[in-house]
Amino acid sequence: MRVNVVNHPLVSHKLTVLRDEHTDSPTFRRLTDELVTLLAYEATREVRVDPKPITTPVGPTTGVYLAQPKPMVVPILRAGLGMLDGMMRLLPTAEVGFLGMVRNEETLEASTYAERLPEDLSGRQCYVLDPMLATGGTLAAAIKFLTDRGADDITAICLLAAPEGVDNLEKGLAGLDVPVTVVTAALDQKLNEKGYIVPGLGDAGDRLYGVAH
Ligand SMILES: O=P(O)(O)OC[C@H]1O[C@H](OP(=O)(O)OP(=O)(O)O)[C@H](O)[C@@H]1O
Ligand SMILES: O=c1cc[nH]c(=O)[nH]1
Ligand SMILES: [Mg+2]
Repeated sequence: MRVNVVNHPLVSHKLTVLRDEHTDSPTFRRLTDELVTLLAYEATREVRVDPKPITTPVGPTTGVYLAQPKPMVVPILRAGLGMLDGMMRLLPTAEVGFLGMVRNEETLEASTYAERLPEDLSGRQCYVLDPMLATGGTLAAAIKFLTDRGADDITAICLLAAPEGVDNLEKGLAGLDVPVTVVTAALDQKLNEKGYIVPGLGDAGDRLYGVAH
């Protein structure tokens, strides 16, 4: 598994405003959107392309088009939905599949409550969107779901990751014969006793959409 912490002053600036407890929901949603587009630029460095002969007004040349099958973008509901528009701005011809997952706040176990994805993902590059990689349980389950259906290349885009979650994910994926890359805006200090990322940004879903319960 590769972890790419995107080091860019604009990313750091936007992330600082995002983390601030005084940032309201409309601003939080806008910054999430802007950050994802910046992270997506890094995350799609190895998106598959095929050669494409074209003719410009001046003459023929060969460029590239995105390869078939199209990449699959998979936001993890609820919080990952806040990352979808920013991703699709960069990859407008991708397809989108949805996974609804929630972490039990007592046990920190992730469970899946909804899915809308093709049965067969053979040969597909998948881009998983989830702002928080905390214990790593949610992302590990999402990756397993996608690779069980045949996805052969996974990139997860997260706003924040905890070192414990990265370690757990690496252990959880041991033996998986599919390349996995995590692209994140920051690798934070640790998890607290409630499984929240420190310093983090709090509950990403609640900050995007309001308190869920
Ligand atoms: O790495 P983990 O320890 O599994 O935690 C991370 C998950 O927790 C949050 O979702 P949450 O369960 O709060 O659902 P929500 O998006 O509906 O708020 C977050 O968006 C991740 O999906
Ligand atoms: O810090 C955290 C951990 C899990 N989920 C969140 O939304 N925030
Ligand atoms: Mg939440």
